[in-house]
Amino acid sequence: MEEEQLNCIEGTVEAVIYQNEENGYTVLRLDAGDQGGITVVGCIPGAAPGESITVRGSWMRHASYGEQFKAETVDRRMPAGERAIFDYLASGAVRGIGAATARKIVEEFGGEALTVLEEHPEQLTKIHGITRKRALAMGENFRLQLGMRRLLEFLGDHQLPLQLAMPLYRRYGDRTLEVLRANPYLLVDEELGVRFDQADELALDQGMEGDDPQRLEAGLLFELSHNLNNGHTFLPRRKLLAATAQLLGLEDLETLGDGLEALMERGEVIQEETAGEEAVYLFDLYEAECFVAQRLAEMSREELLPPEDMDRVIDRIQRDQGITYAPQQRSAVELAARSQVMLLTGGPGTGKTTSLRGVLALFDHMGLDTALAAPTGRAAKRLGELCGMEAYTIHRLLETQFDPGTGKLVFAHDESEPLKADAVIVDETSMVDITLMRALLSALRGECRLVLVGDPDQLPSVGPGNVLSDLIRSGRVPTVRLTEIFRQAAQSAIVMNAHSVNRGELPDLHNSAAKDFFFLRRTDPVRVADTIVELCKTRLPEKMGIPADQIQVLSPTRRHTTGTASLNRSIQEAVNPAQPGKGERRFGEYIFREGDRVMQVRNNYDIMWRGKDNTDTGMGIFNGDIGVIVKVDNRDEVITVDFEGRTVEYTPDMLSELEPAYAVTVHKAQGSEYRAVILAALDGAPMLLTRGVLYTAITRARELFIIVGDEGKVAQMVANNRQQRRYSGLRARLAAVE
Ligand SMILES: Nc1ncnc2c1ncn2[C@@H]1O[C@H](COP(=O)(O)OP(=O)(O)OP(=O)(O)O)[C@@H](O)[C@H]1O
Repeated sequence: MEEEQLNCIEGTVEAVIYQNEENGYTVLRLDAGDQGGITVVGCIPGAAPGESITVRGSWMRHASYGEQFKAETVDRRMPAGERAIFDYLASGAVRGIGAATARKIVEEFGGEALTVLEEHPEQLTKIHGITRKRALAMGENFRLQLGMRRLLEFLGDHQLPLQLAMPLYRRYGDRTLEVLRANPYLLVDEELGVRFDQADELALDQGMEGDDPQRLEAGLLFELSHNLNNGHTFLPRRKLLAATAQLLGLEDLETLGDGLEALMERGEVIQEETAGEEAVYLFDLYEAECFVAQRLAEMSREELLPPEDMDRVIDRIQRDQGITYAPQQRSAVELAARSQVMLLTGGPGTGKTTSLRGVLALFDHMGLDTALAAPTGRAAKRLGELCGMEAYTIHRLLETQFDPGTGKLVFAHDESEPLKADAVIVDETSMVDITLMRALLSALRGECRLVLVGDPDQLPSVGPGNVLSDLIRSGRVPTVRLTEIFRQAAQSAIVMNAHSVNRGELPDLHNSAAKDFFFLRRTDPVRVADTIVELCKTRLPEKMGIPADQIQVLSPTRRHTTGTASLNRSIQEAVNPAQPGKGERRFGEYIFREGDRVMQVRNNYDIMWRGKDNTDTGMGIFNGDIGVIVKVDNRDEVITVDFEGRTVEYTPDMLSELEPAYAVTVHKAQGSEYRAVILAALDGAPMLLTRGVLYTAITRARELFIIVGDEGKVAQMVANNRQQRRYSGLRARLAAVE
């Protein structure tokens, strides 16, 4: 029906009036023969003068531009005939060819000009003044333009985002279309951001059978890698098969089992009896888990000779630091002298950092060159400040880079180029996932020592594995667990309430003597949000002298009235409203404005940053890094963000990696500390309202912690100790190493 109502017009593109590079929206002038010149609008990416096109669509009237033809579908043919070919080449569609060169090419080769460019560019040297090098470059540029155009058409035909064209072209070059036709599932990856169901639809569109082995294998691999996001390092075979069958809409588990066999034969996945399960791993994770277990078991066996005068040395360190270690702390320092690897664990205020500084001083005395590291930028910064020397993120220590060719991380330091350090101390180890632990361990020289410090009750790593917890529970790695809360820390209601919550007891919400822990009862979501805004805007800055930029609002959830998305809008409005002269830019649902606090939400290893004086530069801004927008330049389309001294320029294509950060989820705040923290405790799905989330939120606050919400919700969080089960074989593997 609709098809019949559409008009069909044929013509040659005269001029391209407007073209949006991101979505392909184009306005062009078409020479439609008898019908004369008409204006066509629609998605016609890469259109260039001289092309012949057939458009189907309907007429409409634009308020300011008048009569226009809106194209629903477009058939495109390369220009034919000397005139059209000249127009096309002279339009600048092919880099390196302008009007003068276009004229010479058409004079020499006539209607064959485009075939020559595509297939025999060396023949262009017949034209006076064109060198072989230039001829080949023109041929190359023409093929690029041709390839890009075909690719854009292919994406448009299958309702896929046109922005994929450039990254795909970078990855697969001339072969992109061929590669995609052969395996549409290659589109599903984090960088490209295509969903599995979109790629699957493309595959089925192209005639792939529902039970095609390629489809089954793609489904299985997707389920396995998707589950890394849930923290699993493997999936039990029966769960994997059931989940994949559902994903692909299949009933026949046996055929799916054949797909799994094929992946195993090729070594892409490994199946092994682990921790009482038929565990199926992606190869890299299997390898990482085995490596970590083997290496840590070996390191744990090493008994090293402590310095002869250890007692005297520790006494001297105590004098230097002006304290006397508690027995548990002293044994931690002694253990570090004797073991190649050790774990130092404990809750807030139990003296982990103080002991860590003791270990560092002892290593110094022993002449060991020690590197300090933590999983996030903020945690590294704090560690460095507390220890009085530079601390690195683990990624930076290993000099991590992203290889776009393989889509994997590469570490400059590994087995072949180990770190020079004699010892590495890692803080906030609960955030280290299995892959990062593998990378770290493989960069340690054979005799390098390792001290892992952390609190296993914090939320586990975002990435796969349950590393710190598994190591502790395996009992294989020498461990000191600090349990005593120091007097100074015991005066803090933040510390005491954190411990209560961890034991499953309600925090004391109504202690009028508490100076750093408050509860504001609000049961209506709008009132919760209003109270939080008021605290940020006036009460804390004016009454407690805490400036807005040192307050962090947390919520268990992104959604709902008290979720981070909505809170960010209200807080931005209150503390950084629009003003004449203050630059801002809308991006999707966000407005980015000069002065806003923002967070980088993906690891990006290719972003270049500059230091304060512009002399220092480096690569990489990571998931969870927080910065402030210092400039929004709408003319050059650049937003400049200062990440605590490292300045980065974001172009529009990078903005999806940035989010407002007045309010962030508790998960995103892991590993960071703030002077004041406000927690919204009202909305959230049960799986988000957990004891771990509440405990982690409380322990993010240094001076002041305020809960705004409902006591019932707080009680619900304390009672909900449902630790989401993570499938991980590390503990079992450690136990099994001979
Ligand atoms: N042996 C000690 N004698 C007296 N005070 C101590 C001792 N050890 C630690 N403290 C004090 O106890 C408090 C907590 O110590 P520390 O910061 O080392 O703990 P932590 O476990 O790292 O805490 P958090 O995880 O909250 O940072 C600090 O004020 C510290 O000065």
